[in-house]
Amino acid sequence: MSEPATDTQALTALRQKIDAIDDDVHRLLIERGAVVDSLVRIKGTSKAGNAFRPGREASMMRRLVAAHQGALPVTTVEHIWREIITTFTRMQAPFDVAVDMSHAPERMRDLARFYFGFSVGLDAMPDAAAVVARVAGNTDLGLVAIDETGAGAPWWRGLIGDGTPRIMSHLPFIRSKRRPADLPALVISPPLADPTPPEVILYAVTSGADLVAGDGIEVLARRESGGIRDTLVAAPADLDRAAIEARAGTTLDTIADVGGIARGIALDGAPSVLYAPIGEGDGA
Ligand SMILES: O=C(O)C(=O)C[C@]1(C(=O)O)C=C[C@@H](O)C=C1
Repeated sequence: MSEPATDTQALTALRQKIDAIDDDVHRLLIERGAVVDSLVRIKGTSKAGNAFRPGREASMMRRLVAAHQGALPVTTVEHIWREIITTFTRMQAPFDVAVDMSHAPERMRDLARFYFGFSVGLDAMPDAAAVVARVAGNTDLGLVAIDETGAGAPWWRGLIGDGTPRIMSHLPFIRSKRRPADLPALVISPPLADPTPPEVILYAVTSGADLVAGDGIEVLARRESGGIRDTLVAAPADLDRAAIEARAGTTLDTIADVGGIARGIALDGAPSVLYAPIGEGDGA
């Protein structure tokens, strides 16, 4: 059906505005690429996989969410921005993502594409332990679902020790009731060249009794075998072992630092160890 002449004129004018905006977005992306080129020279990024700066990414995302307004869903901005960031990170040092497909594989694939976009290669792995082994012998990233009481061995034991892979971030980064790609997961990376001091530390602990979650520490996963309880715990970076034991309600037999993350953004629900409201948390 043809439009009245005045509507046609108005439509043409609006489409010209949209074209001008798209031209600006495209030009700015090209400009961003040139800036990242100069940054590579200063950072001296040479080894594959070592271009990530998760603390920097977290504070950039916080700034974007704080400034966001209007009808466009903030998770759309997050997704577009993730595609941009991953592309520019891979231009500095190429990597693929090894994905644990043992738990909710379709949701894992969605999550991987939401956060790492379509320029990255995804490698399906049979379980979390295979992801850790892959990241250990390579410079790729890994994505592991958080399956709190799942079957199998405590895969996070593979992160204990010097030079082993580490947990670098926690997904989804923005917690909101209405969002795509909401499966809780952890990103595993080779040790980073200059990691930002994290807000939250992840610990692999063993204990004779169950750890109590809450009271400022979070239990992400637990397994039990032969009376030994293996637990993956998240705690604020300023808590020492005694404080963690007091909050966990039991003594710990062993405790090892297996990663550090920035707190995500809580748009819905109460603040937690892993999520701070917008305006709090510095991403570092
Ligand atoms: O700031 C950096 O160090 C960059 O490498 C740039 C950049 C970006 O594209 O903005 C890319 C990857 C990092 O994880 C963080 C930010």
